[in-house]
Amino acid sequence: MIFLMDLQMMLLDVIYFILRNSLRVILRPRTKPIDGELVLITGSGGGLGRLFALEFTKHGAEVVLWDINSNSNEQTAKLVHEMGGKAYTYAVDLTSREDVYRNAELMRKDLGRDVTILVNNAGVVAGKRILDCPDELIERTMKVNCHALFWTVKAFLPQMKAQNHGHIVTIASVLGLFSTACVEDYCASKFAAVGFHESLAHELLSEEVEGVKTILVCPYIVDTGMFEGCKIREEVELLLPPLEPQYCVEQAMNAILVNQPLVCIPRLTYLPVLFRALLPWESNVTAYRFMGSDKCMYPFIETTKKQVTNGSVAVA
Ligand SMILES: NC(=O)C1=CN([C@@H]2O[C@H](COP(=O)(O)OP(=O)(O)OC[C@H]3O[C@@H](n4cnc5c(N)ncnc54)[C@H](OP(=O)(O)O)[C@@H]3O)[C@@H](O)[C@H]2O)C=CC1
Ligand SMILES: CC1=C(/C=C/C(C)=C/C=C/C(C)=C/C=O)C(C)(C)CCC1
Repeated sequence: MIFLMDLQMMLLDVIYFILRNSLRVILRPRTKPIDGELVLITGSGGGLGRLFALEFTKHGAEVVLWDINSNSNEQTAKLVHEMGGKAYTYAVDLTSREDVYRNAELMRKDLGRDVTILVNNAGVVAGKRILDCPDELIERTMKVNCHALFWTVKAFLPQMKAQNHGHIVTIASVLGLFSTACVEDYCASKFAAVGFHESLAHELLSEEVEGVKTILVCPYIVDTGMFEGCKIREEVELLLPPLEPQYCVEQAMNAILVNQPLVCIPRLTYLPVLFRALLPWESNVTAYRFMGSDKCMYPFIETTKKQVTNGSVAVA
């Protein structure tokens, strides 16, 4: 009897959430205020990281900027200061667990307060076919895009849980939900990031830590230069052009501020996720060939090859 009542309640809840989420597409829910929050952004010297820093500043938050590239990171901080915001920069190599923990402690000492929003944004890609790719580049991709998520969450989640207040943002990719050729390192790391995020979200929900939110952000190609050259069939590209970085970050910010748990940008990219789950592998392969998405990374790999300087391996 109790089982049947539970089943009935569960089905009603499932229907309620389908209706609520469909309505949310049309009627945007109210955004939460984040003024005074302390937001840590990794990869803050890069294309999306910098724009996230500026958007969070616009909303009145203070930003902690973590990047391996001090020059571009300082440039981000300068832009934040010009807006009248507060930014604190740290040179952090996310491939090193020790560097992550050391800088988390240093930041805590410097600022005397805890991070309340963690944006795991830093990402890299080897940009080489698997048989041409040095092992070190593959390891780097796994360390930055996947392992670093563990270290940053372990560094900042305890305080969020203690306060029952916080938000963990994982910038993954549509290539964490479906894949294509010649980006094995990247897809493996982003599928892992999606798995990490989902398990963490389930853990917080099962422990009823209601105040700590999570969100998975999965963008399609963004014009930041990271995937320079990546191209699908022209006719399909008209429907699905590369995203403007500013548009991508605005969409992600909206989703964060309404506590949405997942956002694929643009919405059209939910379709390949569905097809991958429902259609036979061969049907997907046929559709890939038609859309030119089977070889979309070929020109990107050529572009990366041209970036080899002084005989050393280019780091995309
Ligand atoms: N661009 C795209 O098409 C898409 C990107 N994404 C994801 O969005 C995120 C941001 O990408 P985007 O802004 O385009 O990339 P960028 O390359 O512009 O920025 C990435 C930043 O991370 C820094 N970084 C690299 N390695 C490390 C490290 N070991 N420790 C600390 N920082 C490091 C980079 O420094 P340096 O400049 O020295 O390399 C750079 O400043 C990534 O996670 C990416 O995977 C998702 C979908 C599409
Ligand atoms: C594979 C594939 C497509 C192309 C996807 C591409 C080109 C994705 C590139 C994503 C990047 C660069 C993400 C970075 O994180 C389509 C056309 C949607 C159709 C379905 C299958």
